[in-house]
Amino acid sequence: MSLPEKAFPVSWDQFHRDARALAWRLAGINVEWKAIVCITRGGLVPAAVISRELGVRLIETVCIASYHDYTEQGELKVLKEITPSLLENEGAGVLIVDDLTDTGKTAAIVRAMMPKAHFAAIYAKPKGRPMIDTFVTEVSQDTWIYFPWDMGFTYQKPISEDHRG
Ligand SMILES: O=P(O)(O)OC[C@H]1O[C@H](OP(=O)(O)OP(=O)(O)O)[C@H](O)[C@@H]1O
Ligand code: HPA
Ligand SMILES: [Mg+2]
Repeated sequence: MSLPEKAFPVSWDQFHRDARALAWRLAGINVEWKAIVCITRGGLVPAAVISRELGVRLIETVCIASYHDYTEQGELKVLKEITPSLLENEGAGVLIVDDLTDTGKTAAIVRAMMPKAHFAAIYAKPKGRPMIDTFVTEVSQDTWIYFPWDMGFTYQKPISEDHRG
Protein backbone atom coordinates (compact mmCIF):
# COMPACT_ATOMS: atom_id res chain seq x y z
CA MET A 1 0.00 0.00 0.00
CA SER A 2 1.49 3.40 -0.97
CA LEU A 3 0.53 6.38 1.16
CA PRO A 4 0.28 9.79 -0.53
CA GLU A 5 2.97 12.15 0.71
CA LYS A 6 0.80 14.86 2.23
CA ALA A 7 -2.15 14.65 4.59
CA PHE A 8 -5.14 17.01 4.54
CA PRO A 9 -7.28 16.23 7.59
CA VAL A 10 -10.78 17.72 7.61
CA SER A 11 -12.83 18.20 10.79
CA TRP A 12 -16.64 18.08 10.90
CA ASP A 13 -16.71 21.86 11.37
CA GLN A 14 -14.51 22.45 8.37
CA PHE A 15 -16.49 19.99 6.25
CA HIS A 16 -19.75 21.70 7.17
CA ARG A 17 -18.29 25.12 6.29
CA ASP A 18 -16.92 23.84 2.98
CA ALA A 19 -20.23 22.15 2.11
CA ARG A 20 -22.00 25.47 2.83
CA ALA A 21 -19.45 27.30 0.67
CA LEU A 22 -20.25 24.88 -2.16
CA ALA A 23 -23.99 25.54 -1.64
CA TRP A 24 -23.34 29.32 -1.92
CA ARG A 25 -21.57 28.77 -5.25
CA LEU A 26 -24.37 26.56 -6.53
CA ALA A 27 -27.02 29.07 -5.42
CA GLY A 28 -25.24 31.63 -7.59
CA ILE A 29 -25.81 29.52 -10.70
CA ASN A 30 -29.54 30.18 -10.45
CA VAL A 31 -30.85 26.85 -11.69
CA GLU A 32 -33.95 25.31 -10.18
CA TRP A 33 -32.54 21.87 -9.39
CA LYS A 34 -34.90 18.97 -10.17
CA ALA A 35 -33.04 16.62 -7.85
CA ILE A 36 -29.72 15.86 -6.22
CA VAL A 37 -27.99 12.64 -7.17
CA CYS A 38 -25.34 11.82 -4.58
CA ILE A 39 -22.55 9.36 -5.17
CA THR A 40 -22.43 7.02 -2.19
CA ARG A 41 -21.06 6.79 0.21
CA GLY A 42 -18.95 9.95 0.43
CA GLY A 43 -21.50 12.12 -1.40
CA LEU A 44 -24.22 11.42 1.18
CA VAL A 45 -22.71 13.83 3.71
CA PRO A 46 -22.39 16.96 1.53
CA ALA A 47 -25.73 16.12 -0.11
CA ALA A 48 -27.47 16.42 3.29
CA VAL A 49 -26.03 19.92 3.80
CA ILE A 50 -26.51 21.12 0.23
CA SER A 51 -30.09 19.82 -0.08
CA ARG A 52 -30.95 21.73 3.11
CA GLU A 53 -29.31 24.96 1.92
CA LEU A 54 -30.79 24.85 -1.61
CA GLY A 55 -34.22 23.52 -0.57
CA VAL A 56 -33.99 20.41 -2.77
CA ARG A 57 -36.03 17.55 -1.37
CA LEU A 58 -35.72 14.93 -4.10
CA ILE A 59 -32.52 13.01 -3.35
CA GLU A 60 -31.34 10.01 -5.35
CA THR A 61 -28.24 7.85 -4.99
CA VAL A 62 -25.87 6.25 -7.44
CA CYS A 63 -23.82 3.64 -5.61
CA ILE A 64 -20.23 3.24 -6.76
CA ALA A 65 -17.30 1.60 -5.00
CA SER A 66 -13.68 1.68 -6.10
CA TYR A 67 -11.19 2.32 -3.28
CA HIS A 68 -10.27 -0.79 -1.35
CA ASP A 69 -7.47 -1.26 1.15
CA TYR A 70 -7.49 2.41 2.11
CA THR A 71 -5.73 4.34 -0.72
CA GLU A 72 -5.64 1.77 -3.53
CA GLN A 73 -8.21 2.20 -6.31
CA GLY A 74 -9.54 -1.01 -7.83
CA GLU A 75 -12.10 -1.70 -10.53
CA LEU A 76 -15.07 0.66 -10.31
CA LYS A 77 -18.34 -1.12 -9.57
CA VAL A 78 -21.77 0.44 -10.04
CA LEU A 79 -23.81 -1.22 -7.30
CA LYS A 80 -27.02 0.78 -7.93
CA GLU A 81 -28.04 2.84 -10.97
CA ILE A 82 -29.99 6.12 -11.12
CA THR A 83 -33.77 6.02 -11.43
CA PRO A 84 -34.67 6.32 -15.18
CA SER A 85 -36.87 9.42 -14.77
CA LEU A 86 -33.79 11.51 -13.81
CA LEU A 87 -31.86 10.31 -16.85
CA GLU A 88 -34.39 11.97 -19.18
CA ASN A 89 -33.02 14.87 -21.23
CA GLU A 90 -29.48 13.68 -20.37
CA GLY A 91 -29.88 14.72 -16.74
CA ALA A 92 -30.47 18.44 -17.41
CA GLY A 93 -31.38 20.20 -14.15
CA VAL A 94 -29.90 17.45 -11.97
CA LEU A 95 -27.18 18.24 -9.44
CA ILE A 96 -24.62 15.49 -8.87
CA VAL A 97 -22.82 15.72 -5.50
CA ASP A 98 -19.70 13.94 -4.26
CA ASP A 99 -17.22 14.59 -1.46
CA LEU A 100 -14.22 14.78 -3.81
CA THR A 101 -12.82 13.97 -7.20
CA ASP A 102 -9.36 12.40 -7.27
CA THR A 103 -8.44 10.61 -10.53
CA GLY A 104 -11.80 11.67 -12.02
CA LYS A 105 -12.78 8.05 -12.82
CA THR A 106 -15.88 8.04 -10.59
CA ALA A 107 -16.97 11.42 -11.97
CA ALA A 108 -16.46 10.19 -15.56
CA ILE A 109 -18.78 7.21 -15.01
CA VAL A 110 -21.59 9.32 -13.52
CA ARG A 111 -21.13 12.09 -16.11
CA ALA A 112 -21.59 9.52 -18.87
CA MET A 113 -24.97 8.61 -17.33
CA MET A 114 -26.14 12.29 -17.28
CA PRO A 115 -24.01 14.46 -19.60
CA LYS A 116 -26.14 17.60 -19.02
CA ALA A 117 -26.18 17.38 -15.21
CA HIS A 118 -24.10 19.76 -13.06
CA PHE A 119 -21.32 18.02 -11.12
CA ALA A 120 -20.28 19.49 -7.75
CA ALA A 121 -17.71 18.21 -5.26
CA ILE A 122 -16.26 19.79 -2.13
CA TYR A 123 -12.62 18.96 -2.91
CA ALA A 124 -10.76 18.34 -6.16
CA LYS A 125 -7.35 17.05 -7.16
CA PRO A 126 -5.82 18.18 -10.47
CA LYS A 127 -6.53 14.96 -12.43
CA GLY A 128 -10.23 14.97 -11.54
CA ARG A 129 -10.83 18.69 -11.77
CA PRO A 130 -11.63 18.83 -15.53
CA MET A 131 -14.38 16.23 -14.95
CA ILE A 132 -16.44 18.43 -12.61
CA ASP A 133 -18.18 21.83 -12.80
CA THR A 134 -17.98 23.33 -9.29
CA PHE A 135 -15.78 22.66 -6.26
CA VAL A 136 -14.49 24.60 -3.23
CA THR A 137 -10.85 23.63 -2.54
CA GLU A 138 -8.15 22.06 -4.68
CA VAL A 139 -5.38 19.93 -3.12
CA SER A 140 -2.36 18.47 -4.89
CA GLN A 141 -2.49 14.99 -6.40
CA ASP A 142 -0.02 13.65 -3.80
CA THR A 143 -2.33 14.65 -0.92
CA TRP A 144 -4.73 12.30 0.85
CA ILE A 145 -7.86 13.93 2.25
CA TYR A 146 -8.88 12.48 5.63
CA PHE A 147 -12.63 12.87 6.15
CA PRO A 148 -14.06 13.22 9.67
CA TRP A 149 -16.22 10.08 9.35
CA ASP A 150 -13.05 8.01 8.77
CA MET A 151 -11.11 9.47 11.69
CA GLY A 152 -10.53 9.02 15.41
CA PHE A 153 -8.27 10.80 17.89
CA THR A 154 -4.68 9.51 17.86
CA TYR A 155 -1.29 10.72 19.09
CA GLN A 156 0.52 12.99 16.58
CA LYS A 157 4.31 12.91 16.31
CA PRO A 158 5.93 16.38 16.43
CA ILE A 159 6.61 17.65 12.89
CA SER A 160 10.35 17.89 13.68
CA GLU A 161 10.53 14.11 14.25
CA ASP A 162 9.13 13.43 10.78
CA HIS A 163 11.91 15.49 9.23
CA ARG A 164 14.82 13.81 11.02
CA GLY A 165 16.99 12.06 8.50
O1 LIG B 1 -11.89 10.45 -8.63
P1 LIG B 1 -11.73 9.04 -8.18
O2 LIG B 1 -10.29 8.58 -8.21
O3 LIG B 1 -12.62 8.06 -8.89
O4 LIG B 1 -12.08 8.99 -6.62
C1 LIG B 1 -13.11 9.72 -6.02
C2 LIG B 1 -14.10 8.80 -5.36
O5 LIG B 1 -13.44 7.95 -4.40
C3 LIG B 1 -14.13 7.99 -3.16
O6 LIG B 1 -15.18 7.06 -3.14
P2 LIG B 1 -14.95 5.48 -2.86
O7 LIG B 1 -15.00 4.75 -4.16
O8 LIG B 1 -13.73 5.29 -2.03
O9 LIG B 1 -16.22 5.04 -2.06
P3 LIG B 1 -16.93 5.71 -0.79
O10 LIG B 1 -17.51 7.02 -1.26
O11 LIG B 1 -17.98 4.71 -0.43
O12 LIG B 1 -15.91 5.90 0.28
C4 LIG B 1 -14.71 9.39 -3.13
O13 LIG B 1 -15.84 9.45 -2.27
C5 LIG B 1 -15.11 9.63 -4.57
O14 LIG B 1 -16.41 9.14 -4.83
O1 HPA C 1 -7.93 11.73 -0.89
C1 HPA C 1 -8.87 10.95 -0.65
N1 HPA C 1 -9.44 10.85 0.60
C2 HPA C 1 -10.46 10.01 0.90
N2 HPA C 1 -11.03 9.20 0.00
C3 HPA C 1 -10.53 9.25 -1.26
N3 HPA C 1 -10.91 8.55 -2.35
C4 HPA C 1 -10.13 8.93 -3.35
N4 HPA C 1 -9.23 9.86 -2.96
C5 HPA C 1 -9.46 10.09 -1.63
MG1 LIG D 1 -17.21 8.00 -3.12
